[in-house]
Amino acid sequence: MIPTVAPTRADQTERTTAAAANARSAGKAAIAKFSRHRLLTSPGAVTGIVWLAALVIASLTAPLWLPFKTEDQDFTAVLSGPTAAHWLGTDELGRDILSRIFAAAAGTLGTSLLTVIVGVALGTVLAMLSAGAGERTEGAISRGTEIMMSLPGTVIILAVIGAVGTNIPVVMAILGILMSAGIYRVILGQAKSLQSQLYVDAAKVDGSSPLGISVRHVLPGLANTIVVQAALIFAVGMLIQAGLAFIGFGPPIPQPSWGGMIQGASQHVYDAPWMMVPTGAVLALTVLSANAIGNALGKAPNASAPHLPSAAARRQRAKAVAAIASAAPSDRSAKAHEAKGTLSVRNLSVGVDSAGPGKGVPLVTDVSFDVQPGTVLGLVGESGCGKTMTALSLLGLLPSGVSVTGGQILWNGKNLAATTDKDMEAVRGREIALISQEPMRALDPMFTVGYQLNATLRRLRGMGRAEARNEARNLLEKVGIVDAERILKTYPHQISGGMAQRVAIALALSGRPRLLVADEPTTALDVTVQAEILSLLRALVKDTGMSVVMVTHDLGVVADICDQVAVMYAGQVVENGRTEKILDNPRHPYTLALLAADPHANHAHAMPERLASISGQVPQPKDWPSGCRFAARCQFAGSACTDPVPLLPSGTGEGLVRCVKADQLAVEGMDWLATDVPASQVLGIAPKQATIIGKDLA
Ligand SMILES: Nc1ncnc2c1ncn2[C@@H]1O[C@H](COP(=O)(O)OP(=O)(O)OP(=O)(O)O)[C@@H](O)[C@H]1O
Repeated sequence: MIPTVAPTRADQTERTTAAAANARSAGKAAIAKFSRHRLLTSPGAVTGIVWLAALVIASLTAPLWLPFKTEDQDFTAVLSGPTAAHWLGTDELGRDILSRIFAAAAGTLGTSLLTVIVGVALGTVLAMLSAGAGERTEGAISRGTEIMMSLPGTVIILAVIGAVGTNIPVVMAILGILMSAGIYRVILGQAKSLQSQLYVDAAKVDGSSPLGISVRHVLPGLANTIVVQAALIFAVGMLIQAGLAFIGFGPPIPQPSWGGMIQGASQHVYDAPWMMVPTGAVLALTVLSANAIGNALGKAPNASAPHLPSAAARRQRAKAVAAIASAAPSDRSAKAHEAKGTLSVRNLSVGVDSAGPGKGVPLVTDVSFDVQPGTVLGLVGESGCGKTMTALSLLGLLPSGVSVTGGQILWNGKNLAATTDKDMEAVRGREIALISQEPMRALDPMFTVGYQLNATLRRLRGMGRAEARNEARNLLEKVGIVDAERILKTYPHQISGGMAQRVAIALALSGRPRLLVADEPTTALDVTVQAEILSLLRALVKDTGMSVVMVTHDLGVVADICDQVAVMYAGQVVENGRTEKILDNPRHPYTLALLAADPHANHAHAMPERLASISGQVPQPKDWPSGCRFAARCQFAGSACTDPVPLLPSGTGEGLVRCVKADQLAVEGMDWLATDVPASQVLGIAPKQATIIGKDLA
């Protein structure tokens, strides 16, 4: 039995103090996070919030501060403009317009909110029911909402008014019910697309109930849409309410309403035109405020289009580009790389812009490599080593909030790292193209393959319709599609993954690029299709003379297709050189370990009895040590590895290696151990123990 020890008073005090400190720091973090919320960073939304809040407060406290009651009449100042006594003038009965506007505000806003609550709640619940239930329930609900949408809303509202009188809350609630049909359709579309996400399938496999899935996985994804719909309905509700009051179906007289006041003003448009201004302006400002808030809330950065940078990100990138351009060395090194189709990356660094360009966490540091025309360079390493960031920086497509913080990307002598977004548009597609891991993402599900190819060819090569159609067919044939004519007419979802990757390659070739950046183009494909795509890329390089930067974590792919390889670890190149040299004679322990862990990488060597593993994982950028970044996982690390390590000649051709022990390891001919469990256990003769270890590793 484990003995229990009663906590002492000192322990308890310490824990209470720690808990209070945690709560304080969590509170501060929450306040800091909220202050960065898009609602508070959009000037329009902030103005809208201030206006609505002021209106509500002023309206609710109106009896305390307004100089006149709503029904007070001043016959000495009928239809007057602004005066010291009546700041916004008076109406035809000498009633103070300012007092009436504020007295009517709370009612107008409150009943519009009622429309929002009823409409959005009903629309959302119906949409969630439809999305989660079977086809029959969805069919029944959808038919019901279609009927609602086909009914003449105005007539129904007038009929309701005929039945219950001008009871504005009831009328606005009915309006909410009528509007819920439209909201249902918008939300259902999005809910169904969320239902088809992989994480929803995973939740189903985990045994979550349909209700649990809807609430936990689907509803949060709908938040943006719901908020935008709510703001829209709020604004529409206010306008409809004003419209009803305008035609005489507002709150009973003498209760003021904005619509009623506008109607009164419309009768004096010639003799007292000012009368229309205050109420009209307040109504317009309130509607605009609701829309501005909805806009800001709905504009979740990266939510709908993570690849499109926000305005702030664009400004940030422009600043980073300017900084890089001013820090770039003279054009002399650029001139040396002017040959057509030559890429030369020099000391490239990429980082997060959290504290301004160049001041955030670095993600890639000091990366250099060259790619000659007609050759393939492999960027290889585990997940999180910075391969994708390096590759995307070549196209100026780094995600929002990440930018190049130093170094040069020399393409035909031009430094792309210091090029504006606008200039990059002329390079992307035409000179450098991209194919990605998921071909389906490159293809728009809404359009046929033919349409997408034609549109790209017309845009990039300025072709006419007929010429583009012919070229699209040629391109598909070039990437090995035999029935090109049929594929041109199909939609992306009608073709297989391998076929989609061929189409994506054809799209990438549309602009006749000289460099293709291929970000793990075969990872999502099965092995036979992988081989086909690799041999297609090889053939394209040979036929067209274009070069390829191939991002991969698979040394087998490197062995198959790459002329040069740059092994990346924790944001750095740790070894580079000619592929066969590196595969036959790796100098960095990380390369050694990757090779020992990959049975297909080196065809020359016999399949080992057991595969190696690399203990631990790639450190997060914020945890990179100042010395060798691989030291913590390295079987050969020693005290010399705590100092920063430069890239040094590896002694194999023109290769470079970032390891202080590279020469010693080469001389001693050391191998990466097959496992990180002590060698005595791995090689242990005792059959029982060996079986257990074998099982564990499996
Ligand atoms: N948008 C981002 N903002 C901040 N950090 C990021 C962003 N995207 C990636 N990172 C970080 O940058 C580092 C490098 O990521 P990168 O995607 O380049 O790695 P990778 O080697 O290509 O991995 P994978 O093979 O999984 O794509 C990782 O630590 C990752 O967490």
